[in-house]
Amino acid sequence: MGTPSVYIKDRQKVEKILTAMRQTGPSAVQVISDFDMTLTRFAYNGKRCPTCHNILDNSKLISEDCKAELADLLKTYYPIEIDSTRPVEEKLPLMVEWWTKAHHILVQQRIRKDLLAVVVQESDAMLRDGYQLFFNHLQEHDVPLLIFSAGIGDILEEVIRQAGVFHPNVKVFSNYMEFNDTGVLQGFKGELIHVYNKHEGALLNSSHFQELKQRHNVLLLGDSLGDLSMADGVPDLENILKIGYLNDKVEERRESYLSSYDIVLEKDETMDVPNAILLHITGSK
Ligand SMILES: Nc1ccn([C@@H]2O[C@H](COP(=O)(O)O)[C@@H](O)[C@H]2O)c(=O)n1
Ligand SMILES: [Mg+2]
Repeated sequence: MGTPSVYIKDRQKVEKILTAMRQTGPSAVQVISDFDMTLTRFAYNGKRCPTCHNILDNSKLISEDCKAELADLLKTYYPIEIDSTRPVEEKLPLMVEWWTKAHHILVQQRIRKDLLAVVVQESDAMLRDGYQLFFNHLQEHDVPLLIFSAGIGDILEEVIRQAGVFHPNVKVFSNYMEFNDTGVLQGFKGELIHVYNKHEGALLNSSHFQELKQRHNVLLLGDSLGDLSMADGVPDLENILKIGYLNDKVEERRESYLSSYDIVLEKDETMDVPNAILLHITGSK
């Protein structure tokens, strides 16, 4: 891994947003974040960390044949997901195809709900360094944290529960598993969420944003260009600061990230920058 870098295209704009957010304070803020590779680490000791899907894919609950099939899917579709030269419209059907095929394989494996906690415990999943301060500070200041994830909600919740940070101010929107009466996976609930349709999820859940309608300031955290639409349903948005983790293929994607995110964190495995911003907004430093 290279040295972590912080890029800001328009420093004045960032300073203006931060000043406004500090003036109104924590009661006017909500944090909207992606999960995989944003709140979790991309790599540790040079080895890729798993996404929610990968936690299951690599687990003892999946047969060797299916593991190979899931790995093939990842090899085919992940490069498409992160290819910044391909238009999103072209990627949409392919993302639906990836998620649908992967979920179909997972359902075939008759995964038991009661084994999910063990699988997470045995995985290499890691939240980013500084996650305790991030989650605990938001909870202490009653700032809602909305997590929009195209991962698997049941796994995501287990990761943050086991890390001791699934506080009451955290609300998760994700793909949740549907189990039958005997606790065996039989499908996924609701509309499929993939990386490029999070705005649909955001709008479908606009009733939730309504509950937060006095919170006009948003701190958005993501690692994909698809994450930029997560705040689309927020009513009367006044200030939004978008922080993007650029983890992979950094040279090719730097320019597109700099044009869309206010702050770009390149090869940074920590929550240091979001934490510093939170402390600033809450007047804690
Ligand atoms: N079968 C799949 C499908 C997707 N992924 C990865 O999951 C991530 C999505 O979750 P977010 O919390 O980031 O929305 C995304 O990075 C995909 O590459 C996967 O690993 N397996
Ligand atoms: Mg992500």
